Amino acid sequence: MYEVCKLSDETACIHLEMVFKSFLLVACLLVSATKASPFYLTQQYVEEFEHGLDELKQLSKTYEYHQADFLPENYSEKQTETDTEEFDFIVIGSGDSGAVIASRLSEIPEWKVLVLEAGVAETKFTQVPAVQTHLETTPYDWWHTTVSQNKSCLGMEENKCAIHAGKSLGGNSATNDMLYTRGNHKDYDIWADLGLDGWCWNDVLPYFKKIEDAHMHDLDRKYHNLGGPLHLEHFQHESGIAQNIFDGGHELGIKTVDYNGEHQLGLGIPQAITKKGRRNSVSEAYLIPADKRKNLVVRPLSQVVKIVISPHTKEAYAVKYIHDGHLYVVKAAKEIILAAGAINTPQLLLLSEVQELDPRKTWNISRSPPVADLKVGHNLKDHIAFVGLNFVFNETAKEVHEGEDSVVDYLKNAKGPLTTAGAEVLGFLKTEISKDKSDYPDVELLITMDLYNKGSRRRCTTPSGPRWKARPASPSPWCCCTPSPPESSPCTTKTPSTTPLINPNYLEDEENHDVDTLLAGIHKALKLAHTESLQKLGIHLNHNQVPGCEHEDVDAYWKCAIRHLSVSLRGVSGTARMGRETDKAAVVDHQLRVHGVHKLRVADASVIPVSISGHLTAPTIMIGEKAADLIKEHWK
Ligand SMILES: Cc1cc2nc3c(=O)[nH]c(=O)nc-3n(C[C@H](O)[C@H](O)[C@H](O)COP(=O)(O)OP(=O)(O)OC[C@H]3O[C@@H](n4cnc5c(N)ncnc54)[C@H](O)[C@@H]3O)c2cc1C
Repeated sequence: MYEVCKLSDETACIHLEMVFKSFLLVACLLVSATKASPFYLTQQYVEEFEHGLDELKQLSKTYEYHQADFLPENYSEKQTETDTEEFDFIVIGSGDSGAVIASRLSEIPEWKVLVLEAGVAETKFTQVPAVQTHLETTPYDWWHTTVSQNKSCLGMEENKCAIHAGKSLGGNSATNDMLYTRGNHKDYDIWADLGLDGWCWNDVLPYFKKIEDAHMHDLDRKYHNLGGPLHLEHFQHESGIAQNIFDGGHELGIKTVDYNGEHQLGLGIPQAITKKGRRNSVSEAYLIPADKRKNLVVRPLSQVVKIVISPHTKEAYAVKYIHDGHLYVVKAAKEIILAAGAINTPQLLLLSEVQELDPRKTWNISRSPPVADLKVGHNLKDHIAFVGLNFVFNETAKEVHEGEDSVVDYLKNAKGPLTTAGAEVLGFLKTEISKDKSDYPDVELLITMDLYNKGSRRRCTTPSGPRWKARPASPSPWCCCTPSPPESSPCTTKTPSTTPLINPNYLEDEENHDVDTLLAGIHKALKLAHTESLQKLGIHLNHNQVPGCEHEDVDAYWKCAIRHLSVSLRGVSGTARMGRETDKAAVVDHQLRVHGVHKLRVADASVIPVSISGHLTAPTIMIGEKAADLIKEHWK
């Protein structure tokens, strides 16, 4: 599958799916010669493992999400069990940023650190990279959707797109596609241009390097590092078409690059956040190594419902959370760090509009005046992807692992199709319509083989079926980014047990620049497919048309298809954006402190002020690392 992603404020994303027959065999090869193989894995273990994977896949097909299962409506009536517990720091959320901050702060033995996480721990099955899309319809996801969109998501039920968000120790890093991308140098220089000291490329590069334990050949060590917590490698399985794609790129003058190095523009082999073929979430990389520290307490299945802020001193001093149906209150002596992700963080800020610590009032927020008047939830940015472009190619492509059992290969050799979520090549490209004079991409092309992505395959190859549901039969939202009008807002309802209302207004810019950029990306992908190097594989467009878009004019067809089949690429950011105090849209300052509130920081994808030209895990981990240093510096 190719994915052309719209990047930054004027970019888009496209998926081109490539199906070839040999891949269809793989599913049938899962169990085979374990008896014959001369290694110590017992056949029983292999069978159990395979069974576990099947159960997870089954769960993803049958699971129905009910808010009430997690938060009984009347929990506010329950007695507060404790208000005496106190930590120095309370970190809300254990995702890409929260886990990093908690781990780093707990390096100071005198500081007591508590992490409250609504989700559960990973398992050896969820850590199998190939099950990634299955996780999106299990309890490992928050099951957010947009409200009905006017000009996008038209192929989805009720015109709603799914907005996936991981709910687990490790947050999204426990459920995401494991792609490691930093974005463009210029992205961060734009942040600095907004007056955000300490966030230009030269400031953040050391943090990106600090994160990395990069085990890939030929990397320029000026940009990469060995020995950091996060293990990076290439996916341990590829179909054999990457070289054809690079050769095709060369025919078009597109370079092969390390897109996390000096030059981002070009095509490159995906850098993956995996370790020996297994997902390497921030829980694995940061929390588990810190597990033995007595000063670090991690509480899964603990959903925060409110940050308590004194209306008099404007100081955040406690957190209310639900665990096992009971309401708890815990105090923070030094700071509370909110890292619940770009949807849940603004929701919690809105729910915390602040009153005295009084369990009887809980979250009846409408009674008290807000502690600060901030634009929480505004400025939502996302990456939006077109997923309706797929290619078929013929049997000349390399056969994959015939005669090998994938489970055995995974367990014994850390290789094989289970070690990848499917991405073969990533490209950051500049289309003909870009007005930027620098080497700044406006689309991303993500080329994936749709081995295990059944949902996506269904979506892309049989568009004549019924409308796709945003959930649970979700067309899994791979993809990209679009600017949202400033009014767009993930407004939240006033109880934590109801899902936030998310209105990203995808593809609603007046000049249709987003649609045009996606279209330009489609043309780039089509050109690549027509190169000699790819034609050798017999690649041709799958001509299934999106119903309702049939049109003689080719571009008119694509534009209609874009509005039907563009989905969130899970790149939500900006909902509690960083900015100076004079910046009316800003929620936090350059040190991530909430404007007008003391002892409360936000440190996650919400603070990203201007969209990044890439996926957001690495930038968010960087934010976590930097936040930890800022906090340490403040309290040293
Ligand atoms: C399906 C998917 C695939 C993606 N693929 C990629 C990829 O391949 N590469 C990439 O770079 N980016 C990818 N992204 C984006 C990237 O993972 C996120 O942007 C990034 O993880 C955001 O980090 P965060 O710290 O802001 O939030 P998260 O990592 O989402 O962490 C927030 C945590 O807070 C917890 N939480 C939320 N509310 C509460 C509450 N009230 N109480 C307690 N805990 C709470 C959540 O359960 C979660 O664990 C993907 C995203 C998704 C959803």
